[in-house]
Amino acid sequence: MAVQTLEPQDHGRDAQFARAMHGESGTMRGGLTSLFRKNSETMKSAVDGYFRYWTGKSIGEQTNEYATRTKLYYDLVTDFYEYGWGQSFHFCRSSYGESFSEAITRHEHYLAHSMNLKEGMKVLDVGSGVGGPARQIAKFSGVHVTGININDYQIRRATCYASKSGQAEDVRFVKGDFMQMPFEDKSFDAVYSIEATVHAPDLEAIYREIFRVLKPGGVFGVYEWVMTDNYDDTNPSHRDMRLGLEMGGGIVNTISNRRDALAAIEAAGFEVLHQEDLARREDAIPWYWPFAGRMSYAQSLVDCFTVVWLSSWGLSASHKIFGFLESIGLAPAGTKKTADSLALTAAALAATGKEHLFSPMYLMIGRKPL
Ligand SMILES: CC(C)=CCC[C@@H](C)[C@H]1CC[C@H]2C3=C(CC[C@]12C)[C@@]1(C)CC[C@H](O)C[C@@H]1CC3
Repeated sequence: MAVQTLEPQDHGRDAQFARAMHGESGTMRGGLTSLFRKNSETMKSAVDGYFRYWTGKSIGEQTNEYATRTKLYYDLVTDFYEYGWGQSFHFCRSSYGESFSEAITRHEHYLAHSMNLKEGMKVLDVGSGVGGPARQIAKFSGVHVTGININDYQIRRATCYASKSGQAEDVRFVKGDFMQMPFEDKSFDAVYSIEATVHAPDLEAIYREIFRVLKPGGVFGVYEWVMTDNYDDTNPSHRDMRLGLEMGGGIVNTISNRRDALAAIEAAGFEVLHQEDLARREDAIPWYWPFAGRMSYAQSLVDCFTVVWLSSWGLSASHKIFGFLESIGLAPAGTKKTADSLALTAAALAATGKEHLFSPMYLMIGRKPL
């Protein structure tokens, strides 16, 4: 295993930066309402700081500042994610007759079910976003969920949502780098992670850290971002598509292929109970449908808007709209650049999804031996 250098932490500095950039927007309605309340100058420094990583370096050679980069990425995209996607930052399987939010919830329940979570368990959510999955899983399984997150703004939003939904006793959110978690060995009965460990600089190292905090006999469940067996690293167009995912997704390392992800979880010490790429199930509606540009996948008027707005036409219109809002000072500096970067990911998701080169839902369930 390659030895990964851990990034030194400075929580005081992070908190100060978050206060300066986000002000009180962490407790407001999410999405554009919060986006328009940023401090423009600090947001600009976040944009410059984040995008500087993409100049003159190749992916996989720039993993040292993994925590800073992930933090900055989520400082920039969280409001976009909430406005365009909701409070659960992940993909899901979909079926006809099921709304987008039902499908998202089903994906979360499916993980909890596959892990056999039971009432009263102490569960860790690694990379907990604004807490959509944690609140849902705590409710579904009757467990207590601790979320660990590197981004102060997301922690604030997650904590706020939990108290609004009356779940302040059932979920809590802790600031920290998931590569060096502030928990004792063997602290949790179960650990899950939904499309978050792809932000790690080294997959085996994050799985080892999860192994450490899990009790013997405890289960780890993950939806991992992977390149599938169809992906050919020697094919320049495949590589470009993968790079698009990495750049727009704030990913510091190259996205692992499925076999390497499986090898990493095994090397970390887990006994693999189940592994399956859920994107390969014969679903009538593919996981990447919002980006596929096909009206036949839309099931409601809102879905129709989603299809238009996430089409190349819609994304170039939003480029112009955000540019205009930025120029009149309504949107903070860097809004257009962030939206453009997400548009790149949207295109890469559609392309890699259609060609089955990538999956955001490679499910692995591992057990820490007794
Ligand atoms: C980045 C990782 C590891 C996980 C997040 C997965 C998804 C929730 C996001 C990946 C690409 C994102 C985009 C949006 C929402 C969240 C994602 C689907 C937007 C729809 C948000 C609104 C913007 O105008 C367009 C974005 C396209 C990409």
